[in-house]
Amino acid sequence: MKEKIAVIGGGSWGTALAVVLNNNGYNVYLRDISEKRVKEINEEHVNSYLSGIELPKELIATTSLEEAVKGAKAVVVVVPSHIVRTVSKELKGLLDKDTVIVTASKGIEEESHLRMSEVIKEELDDKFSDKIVALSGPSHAEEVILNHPTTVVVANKNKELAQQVQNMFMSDSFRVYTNPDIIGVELGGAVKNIIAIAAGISDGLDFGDNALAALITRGITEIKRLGVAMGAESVTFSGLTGLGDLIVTCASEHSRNRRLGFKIGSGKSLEEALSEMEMVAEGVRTAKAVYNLSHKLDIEMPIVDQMYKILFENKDPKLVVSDLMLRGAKYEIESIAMEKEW
Ligand SMILES: NC(=O)c1ccc[n+]([C@@H]2O[C@H](COP(=O)([O-])OP(=O)(O)OC[C@H]3O[C@@H](n4cnc5c(N)ncnc54)[C@H](O)[C@@H]3O)[C@@H](O)[C@H]2O)c1
Ligand SMILES: O=P(O)(O)OC[C@H](O)CO
Repeated sequence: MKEKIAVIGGGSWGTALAVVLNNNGYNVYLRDISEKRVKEINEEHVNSYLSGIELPKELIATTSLEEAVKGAKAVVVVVPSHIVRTVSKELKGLLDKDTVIVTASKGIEEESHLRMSEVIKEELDDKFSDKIVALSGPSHAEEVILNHPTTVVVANKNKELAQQVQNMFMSDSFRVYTNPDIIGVELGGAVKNIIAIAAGISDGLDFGDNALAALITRGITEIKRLGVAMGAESVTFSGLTGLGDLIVTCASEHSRNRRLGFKIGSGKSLEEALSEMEMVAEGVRTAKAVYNLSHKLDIEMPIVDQMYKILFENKDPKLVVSDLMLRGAKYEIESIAMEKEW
């Protein structure tokens, strides 16, 4: 008999992950709060967020959380990050004691500044504390659903647990690595969304490729600085969930965060840009969380600072450029200068 897995959140990413799991031989239940989405998946076998691509007929969508998770060997949480706490509260008491929880949402909670695995851990019973695995990496749903080659990472300090989740998702088009550094994996996937909005703004202003490369390389420097201060391994940010995810989100036509930035760079206000977005652009809320967190920890994040000002203080994106370019002169890589007493 097929083992059951529940995916919570039937948006573009939840649906793509559900299809990966279905193709790997699991009995997949996809829970979404939207009756319209559940109906189109069950009756038309499509998700309108994914350009009408045909979904496997075996995929079962439901609005009932209880029906989705009952008896499931694993529960994959893929709702927008600001909804993860609500879903986790609802999951409490519904899970079998051996259930593994996978978080595939990318964000930092606005008020608490917690990562998604920490939010889930706070809400579930203690017996699940060590059973939460993060899945992240450069992976647009629009390409995963077409079986285009994709690589991701699953992270938990328990190697066997990470490998269990690796085996669950691994396929010939979806390659899964493991990493014990869950802090780095989650932070890389969340903070890159802010830089992707900046990349979209830059493209909206028609600044070209030099500016994009600058945002990617200086962006990863900022992400790493914050990550290391929060206990992550520096080298994780050179991997799939750091540089890899930053590149894809800053450059891809599929990126929701880049798309939102492009609208703002083309002269729209945040409200106008958001009203034109169907799917979630996580970088907006994450910008607020990371701006406050970096100031609390005294971590220098100039791109994040300027993004906060554009998004929440109505600063003109054109004025941001000179403020970034004319900051005090710096070393490129401070650790080299220090090491060489330069
Ligand atoms: N889209 C991608 O390619 C992609 C890739 C990797 C990671 N992610 C991350 O995955 C998360 C989800 O993104 P998405 O693009 O799928 O979002 P989306 O906007 O496409 O869909 C979100 C879905 O969540 C549903 N939802 C809302 N509240 C719910 C609840 N309480 N229970 C169940 N479902 C609920 C909505 O009805 C909607 O269908 C985000 O954190 C995003 O950063 C997305
Ligand atoms: O489309 P975005 O900008 O939400 O990014 C989606 C994924 O995080 C890409 O890996």
